[in-house]
Amino acid sequence: MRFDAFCDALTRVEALSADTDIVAAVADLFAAADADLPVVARFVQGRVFPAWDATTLDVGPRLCYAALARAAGPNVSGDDVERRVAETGDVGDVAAELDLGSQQGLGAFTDDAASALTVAVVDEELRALAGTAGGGSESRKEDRLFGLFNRCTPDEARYLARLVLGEMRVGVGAGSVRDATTDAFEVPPEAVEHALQVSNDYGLVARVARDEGETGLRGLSLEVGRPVQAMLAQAGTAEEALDAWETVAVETKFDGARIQLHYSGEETWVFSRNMADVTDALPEVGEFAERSLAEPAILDGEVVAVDDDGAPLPFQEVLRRFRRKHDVERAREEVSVAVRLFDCLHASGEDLLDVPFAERHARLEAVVDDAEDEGEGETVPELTLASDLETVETHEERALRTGHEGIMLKNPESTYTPGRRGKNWLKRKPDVETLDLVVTGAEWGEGRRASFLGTFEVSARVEGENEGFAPVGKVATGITDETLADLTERLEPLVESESGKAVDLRPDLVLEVGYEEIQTSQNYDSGAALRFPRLVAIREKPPEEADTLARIRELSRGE
Ligand SMILES: Nc1ncnc2c1ncn2[C@@H]1O[C@H](COP(=O)(O)OP(=O)(O)OP(=O)(O)O)[C@@H](O)[C@H]1O
Repeated sequence: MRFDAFCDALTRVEALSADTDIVAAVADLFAAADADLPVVARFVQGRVFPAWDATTLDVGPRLCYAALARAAGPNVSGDDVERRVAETGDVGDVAAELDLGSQQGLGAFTDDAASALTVAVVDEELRALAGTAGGGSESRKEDRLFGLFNRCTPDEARYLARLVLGEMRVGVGAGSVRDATTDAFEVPPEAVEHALQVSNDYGLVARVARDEGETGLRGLSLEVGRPVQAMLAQAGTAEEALDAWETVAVETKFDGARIQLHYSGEETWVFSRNMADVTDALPEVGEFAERSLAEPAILDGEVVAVDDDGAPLPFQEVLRRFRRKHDVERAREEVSVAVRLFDCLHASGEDLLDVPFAERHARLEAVVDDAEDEGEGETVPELTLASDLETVETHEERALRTGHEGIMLKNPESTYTPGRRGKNWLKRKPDVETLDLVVTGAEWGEGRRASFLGTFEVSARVEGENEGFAPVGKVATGITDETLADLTERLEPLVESESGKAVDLRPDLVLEVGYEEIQTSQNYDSGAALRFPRLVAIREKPPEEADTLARIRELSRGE
């Protein structure tokens, strides 16, 4: 498919507002996509890689602006582009206004420079760009991007710029792609849903729906080595759980970081909650798998930091291990981690997502032989089946006394629903509620802290018509230099524009924020402000899972 035809379709979709019209337009696009269907199904959502693949392009706004400026000629600089984006708020509009394409030099000439771009070529180039690593990779990335922009029509530049910066925002979410797949290829929605849950790949599912129909979709299964979205929990109480299910499975809630452990019998992979491959950062988990797993499996769990007696240490300690790329052995000496497993999604070739939780737990116990790991505490936590409040409370007291965060209450009959924050898993923590908010701005520090970003503007997610992020407070105090350095490293690539000391940031990093109370505020458009917001932790979750403004309003009303 030609890239300009794809961009024309995006322009049409962008002009629509009713969900049904959007789905119909995306279905038409899918029907016309031919061999490029998998790529089109991803691009339309602003993705280059399948949802299970945590690879990123790693193109920050500055690099993109510099590439655009080069393609626009000597009279335009990266700073000019940045200024225009700050004025208009949309890199796509700015890219479309520039007079691109007549530039020569490195990257400008390819054999087919004069011919039209295709979706396949854009995909190939972006993948090659993502694979660029090592010394000088920034400038090689810029060259590639310049090469692409230099061949773009204005509309192509608009959508390419948005795609590389993760700001596609044409109104096509995962739900529209799912429905468009169902409609375009006349397959049952349940079959599409199943296929998406096990594969996490909208491109693959669209192609299988078209080429192999319902049978093909039902035939898709989990694959060891390909991560699944984690099932999520809601806050809840023991009373609620007992009312809903009669018998409640109670487990300790561990204060660590979520992992998904894949073991093929020979090889181990460990994925984070965001499906990033963290195998190398956590060698203990691989060693555990080789030592203690009886069969190939996909298991869900948590890594926790433990002291020498196996007692839990605070969550922050795990984070120090989690993202580590270098000096893993040294980090391991400083903080050791232990594995806790609470679910079994797949064992010996059999998918268990549709099997009730109590049975999955029994399978988990059969898969894990943790006799050798006693020193580190129990790997598979004890599951209490409770049908009265007292039994739940006894488990809860014991969990809190032994230094854990709280308890999880699970419906023993429930299936595993990847990516869903359903009512079948409830979490109960005694602490005051914290909020997961997205960092949307910051200020450069002063004096000793001049090289650090600080004073973080944190925003809640806004759903519906005004979709986006609304600031609700500024987190400024009580952050250690080490954390500031970490935050600065993560936030710098997200800088979209600067004015004086203040920077605007692409909404990407999520912080867990504590506060004293929620006030109504004239200062913020959101109408809500957190009193004494403080940083509790950096969260490893995507901004789409941050707390919403609606939730904050509920909390302020005491709900
Ligand atoms: N026994 C357990 N069963 C399920 N999840 C557990 C368990 N122990 C700890 N957890 C952790 O609790 C989380 C469940 O809460 P939720 O789905 O809301 O995720 P979260 O947003 O990361 O929340 P939180 O801040 O409460 O950890 C899981 O993601 C997992 O990391």
